[in-house]
Amino acid sequence: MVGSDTRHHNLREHAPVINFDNVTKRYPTQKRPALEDVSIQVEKGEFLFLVGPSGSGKSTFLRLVLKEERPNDGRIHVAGKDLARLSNWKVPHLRRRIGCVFQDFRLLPNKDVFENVAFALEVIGKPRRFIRKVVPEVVELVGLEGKADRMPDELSGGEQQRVAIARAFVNRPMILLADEPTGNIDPATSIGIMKVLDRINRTGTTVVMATHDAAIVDSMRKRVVELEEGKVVRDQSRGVYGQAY
Ligand SMILES: Nc1ncnc2c1ncn2[C@@H]1O[C@H](COP(=O)(O)OP(=O)(O)OP(=O)(O)O)[C@@H](O)[C@H]1O
Repeated sequence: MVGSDTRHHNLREHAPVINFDNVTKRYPTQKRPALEDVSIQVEKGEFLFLVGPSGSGKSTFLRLVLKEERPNDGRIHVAGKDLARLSNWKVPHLRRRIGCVFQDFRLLPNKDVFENVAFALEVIGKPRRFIRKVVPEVVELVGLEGKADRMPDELSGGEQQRVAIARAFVNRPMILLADEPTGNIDPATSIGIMKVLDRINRTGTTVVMATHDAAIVDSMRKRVVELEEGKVVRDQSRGVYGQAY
């Protein structure tokens, strides 16, 4: 049945990469839910900023995408998979398709740039020949050509974050999650980091970035979802950090 196969294929093609359907998350010790009745669809190739005050639920959203937390209510689909029905042994496979970047870089201090990036491929069993080919390509993509043999403590904060981005991207994930990636970086250097994230987004990788950095959000003019006390209060394409009233 060629016809029905095609329809099925098209349905999958158009499914959002991340789909939160009326999601509520309560932590046992907290009175107020960290997320309440949140519905967000993120399409393949989108760049989305998650903004909102401290404690509004941004990191909780990212942890739910990774299945590090489970919702109390609602449904979450990531890469077409219903996370409630994804067995525990399949979770590592899901996480391989999602690169993560954090405020504090989290590099291995005793490995140089090449080794930090290569490590992400070694742990998933990629052959050495493949690693020797792709790591230099990604090191160049993030703008660190010529620095592959530097140790993390020989790099600036901005350069360390580039290494972390290279490591998150070297496996060509479908989604890149970034939690305050410019939080420890000065404004001028942050612009360079955003150019790298934009370059990665242009390869087709969906980027979701939680941030407090108003200048960055305002300069990029991407989709902005604002959370307040766990609720979506704004979802704006080509948005800015603060609502212009
Ligand atoms: N592991 C946890 N156990 C209990 N409560 C938690 C836990 N993690 C987060 N919370 C609470 O859930 C709410 C949302 O927190 P979350 O970290 O998602 O917010 P955020 O918007 O990422 O904040 P920030 O910008 O400070 O990182 C807060 O009230 C927080 O105290």
